[in-house]
Amino acid sequence: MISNKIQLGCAPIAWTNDDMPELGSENTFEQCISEMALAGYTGTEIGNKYPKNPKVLKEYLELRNLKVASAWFSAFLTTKPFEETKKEFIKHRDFLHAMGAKVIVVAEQGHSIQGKIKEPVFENKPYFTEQEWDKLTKGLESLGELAHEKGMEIVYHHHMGTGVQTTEEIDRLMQNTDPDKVKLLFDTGHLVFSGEDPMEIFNKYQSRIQHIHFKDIREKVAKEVKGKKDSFLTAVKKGTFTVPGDGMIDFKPIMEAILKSEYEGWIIVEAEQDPAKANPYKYALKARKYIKEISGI
Ligand SMILES: O=C1C[C@@H](O)[C@H](O)[C@@H](O)C1=O
Ligand SMILES: [Co+2]
Repeated sequence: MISNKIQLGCAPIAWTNDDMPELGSENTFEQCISEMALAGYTGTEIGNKYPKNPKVLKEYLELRNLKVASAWFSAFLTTKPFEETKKEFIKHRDFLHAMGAKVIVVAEQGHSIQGKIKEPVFENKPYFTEQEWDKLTKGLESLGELAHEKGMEIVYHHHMGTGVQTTEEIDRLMQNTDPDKVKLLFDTGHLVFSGEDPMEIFNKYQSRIQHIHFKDIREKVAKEVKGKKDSFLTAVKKGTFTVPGDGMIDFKPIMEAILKSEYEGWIIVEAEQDPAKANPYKYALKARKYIKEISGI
């Protein structure tokens, strides 16, 4: 444990991209987890090259003193029957439980354009209808209850190109779900890229935030992406996201607010960019040093 409340992890998406596996296809699973550990992290999320068998994965991770913090789950509560999401969720929950994780990252992918290379991310993001909001909030509460069966929590991931991206949408989700059943994931990169104020979201929802993703934004690239009406995937390829300390976000006040708050859990450095242009180990190390510099942890 890095502080007595906070643990620092790193996401494998900087080594091999989940949405575009051709980015970083040359990087191996063992290289990825070895470099994370070498850079000073104690946890990871799950990438597409990780072994699916919990026993096998545990052995690889324990050798490097790494734990599983969580892993992404795509829900389709607005567009598919609940039973379909439920079935997949239970498999995912049980895998994460076997790996010792306490939280499950959930993002609604109904109507999402995050994986569509030709859809302008700002212009074509979906907006849920009243009925879809109702399905989403009720469905998430049910997933929260299923997580509780294993002593776990769901943390909702607001995300560019989805129906829960803006402050208004995050507010609506938080106001219409039971705080005991639906918690929030705080992702600095998605908030700033979307034009939101991360401090406002952190201050408003600190009692519900139970998982954190730290990524930074290259301001010039983000402006270009917006101006050219690029897709989310093109934005990633162009290098909109980078690690904390390498972009426009001042993480010092954010870190201070986190440390002052009751937050207990993981901060995951999660900066998807092209590994051929941004060496993952070098950037993981850069983020680790920056976090130490601004917070002492
Ligand atoms: O948590 C995340 C998981 C990724 O697959 C996603 O596209 C990324 O932007 C993110 O924040
Ligand atoms: Co994230």
